Amino acid sequence: VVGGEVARPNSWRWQISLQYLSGSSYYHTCGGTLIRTRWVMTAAHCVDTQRTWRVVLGEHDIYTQEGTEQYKSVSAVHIHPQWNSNNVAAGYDIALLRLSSDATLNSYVQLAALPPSGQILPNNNPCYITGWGRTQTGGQISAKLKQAYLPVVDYQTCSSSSWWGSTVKTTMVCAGGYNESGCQGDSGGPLNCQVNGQYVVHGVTSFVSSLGCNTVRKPTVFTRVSAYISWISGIVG
Ligand SMILES: CC(C)c1ccc(NC(=O)[C@H](Cc2ccccc2)NC(=O)[C@H](CCCC[NH3+])NC(=O)C(F)(F)F)cc1
Repeated sequence: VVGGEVARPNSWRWQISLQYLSGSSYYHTCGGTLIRTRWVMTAAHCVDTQRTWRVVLGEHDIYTQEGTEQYKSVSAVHIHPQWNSNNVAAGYDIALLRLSSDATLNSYVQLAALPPSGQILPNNNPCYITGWGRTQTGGQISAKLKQAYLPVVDYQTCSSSSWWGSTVKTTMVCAGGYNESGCQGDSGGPLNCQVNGQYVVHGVTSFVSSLGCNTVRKPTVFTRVSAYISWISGIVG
């Protein structure tokens, strides 16, 4: 996350850290969202390589043991059947991870609320991106979970020629501030939007401009969760 601030610990209780095994250590690679006690939603581009994954729940500082963490291995990876790793602009950047055992819900770990199928948020709807991704283009990932205020940029604006143009599809959500954005390592994490006073996860962090994370008129692009509710329900029940 470029800009924004360190989140109050465990204030985004459905946020997870997706980590992969390399040698004898696990490394943060993406974010994700706990949607059922046994299921995590993330981006397809995070899991389209064969690796040994683990999901960390109740995480704040990825480099220290704070006693609130739950570590889960992944027993199945369901990538959207129409995902094409050579074409992030086509969309379908969404995947579901089945955990090897149920998460324990408590004051550090909770389920996210998902939107109704088809719901489109208005321009400037308040949202926050959260993640441990790079804090500047080409910079380091963040030790502590960060948040940044990213209001919705509606499709009409986001798909206009000086913005993302035809790269952005109606199955995506754009959200951006002026100096705030997602960045590498935030992929797969939630876009947390306020709807009727409640936070609802409306996006899965998908891509930013290859010119740099917080490039002007290239807001962060998210998979629109409300476009995939029937696919999600078909898998998680
Ligand atoms: C034109 C369209 C097909 C398109 C293709 C690629 C991108 N972006 C990118 O590829 C930039 C590259 C980058 C490098 C360095 C600094 C900033 C950005 N990376 C990204 O946007 C990566 C994942 C891309 C998935 C495809 N492999 N996503 C993210 O960084 C995140 F966290 F914002 F979600 C954006 C659009």
